[in-house]
Amino acid sequence: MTGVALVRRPSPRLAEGLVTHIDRAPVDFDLAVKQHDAYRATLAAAGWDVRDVEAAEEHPDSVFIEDALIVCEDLAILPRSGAPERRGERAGAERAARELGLRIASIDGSATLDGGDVLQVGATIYVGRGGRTNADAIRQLRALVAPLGRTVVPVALRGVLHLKSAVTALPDGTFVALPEHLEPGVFPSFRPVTEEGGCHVVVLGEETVLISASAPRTADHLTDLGFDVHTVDISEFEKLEGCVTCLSVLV
Ligand SMILES: NC(=O)NCCC[C@H](N)C(=O)O
Repeated sequence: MTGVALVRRPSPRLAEGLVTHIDRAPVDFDLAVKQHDAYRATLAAAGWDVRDVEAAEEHPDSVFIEDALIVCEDLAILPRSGAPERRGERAGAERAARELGLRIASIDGSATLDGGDVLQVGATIYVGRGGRTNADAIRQLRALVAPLGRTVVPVALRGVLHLKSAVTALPDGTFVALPEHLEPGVFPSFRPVTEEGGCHVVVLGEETVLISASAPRTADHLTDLGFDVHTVDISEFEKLEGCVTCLSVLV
């Protein structure tokens, strides 16, 4: 199930990245670069063809490439970020999508959407309705993916940046979540986790996941359930409300 993994090098202005729900903490840029290298290496070791989206040095949050590009089959959807400071990240993401030969669509007008609010599981696309994503964008997304046979399921969020800050799916299609941030009753069922970093997994293969080193109990639990679990330390990105999912787009 491997393919291309798009990543984007951290901007030297990384420490100026946005923080919304947590207090600002100093970011060690050199450590962030090393952590990003280790993250890339983990994707490559799992068989992914890691490719760089052109860097956007003037955009502190550009390393969080997931927010600037959504890929559904052969369709690339370019979101219009809910953070005006991040809208300039889209141009480079569009060029990367074109280089991959993807069809291009975009979220436009007054609609706002961050890729971190989009969780694709089989034929369902869950979309977080929170601070970054509005109803207009959910309508536009629904129209764009309907021809691909996808159903959009909106989820109201509470007290969290993005949908994928609170829930992601394991390779078996079950969910790991911090339920207190999610509208109740939307997900068919989920495995509640106690560590914040435990609800963010990147699915690297049919039984392989990548998870933050900040969630050791969840990593042990998933290993005990028979998953092949890789951990990476992304502490410098977590200080900016980033998580393992937002550092790549798996195509
Ligand atoms: N998908 C994600 O979880 N993205 C994290 C974005 C963090 C960035 N500091 C932001 O506030 O936009």
